[in-house]
Amino acid sequence: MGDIAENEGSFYSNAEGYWKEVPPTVDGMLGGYGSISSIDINGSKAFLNKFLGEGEGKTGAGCALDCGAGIGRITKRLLLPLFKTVDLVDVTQEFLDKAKTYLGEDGKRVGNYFCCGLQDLVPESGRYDVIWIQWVIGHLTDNHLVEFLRRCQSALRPNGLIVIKDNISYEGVVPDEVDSSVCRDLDIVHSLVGRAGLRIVHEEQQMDFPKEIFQVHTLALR
Ligand SMILES: C[S@@+](CC[C@H](N)C(=O)[O-])C[C@H]1O[C@@H](n2cnc3c(N)ncnc32)[C@H](O)[C@@H]1O
Repeated sequence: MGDIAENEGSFYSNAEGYWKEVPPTVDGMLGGYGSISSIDINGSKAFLNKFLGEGEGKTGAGCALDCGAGIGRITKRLLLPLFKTVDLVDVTQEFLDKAKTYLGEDGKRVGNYFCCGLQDLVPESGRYDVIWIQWVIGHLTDNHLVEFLRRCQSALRPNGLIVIKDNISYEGVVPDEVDSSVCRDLDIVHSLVGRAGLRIVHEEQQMDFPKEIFQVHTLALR
């Protein structure tokens, strides 16, 4: 990420410019792969359900934060059905505006819509049972990702969980000049998570995605 660190300003402003032009639809959120949304959500549900429930050490169902939420695709089908309250954060105001209608009646249980880059977000201390970060870490520089994850840890309730679900490259850092992001390999992601002082409590690869896209891994951290 050496080059990007030197051009950090344009790395972020180019991404903002890219997302402003994307239609506020499920297809827009998934770069044309709207058809995989159900497989994605079902995989996430099975993953998260390993941690939720009653009893010692279980993660609570009070409040979740959807990071890089877009129009709220994940909030609508994964988080609002499982948590009492959900907060959304995204850098694109148009997506959050769309979320207000897209989420429908259950959208009344959204606590906050934060229009903010994750690199600038300071989530409220001790507020969240789950912080869900999907398909957005590639928009943060290494240092910003590490610092953001540290702030997320402070924002967890007891037995809370941070989940990263994202594209993973086979080797090294693969830049995407179109949306101004990077895709990192698993070793790099592991090392950034470690730098943030977080422990990986569970990890899975999402199955049944199209062969031509990056592999997607889900990591539970605390
Ligand atoms: C690929 S979409 C994924 C949306 C959502 N997570 C999903 O899976 O449906 C990436 C989202 O990240 C947002 N985004 C890009 N850079 C960001 C940043 N630095 N901070 C917060 N959100 C960002 C975009 O506006 C867009 O909504």
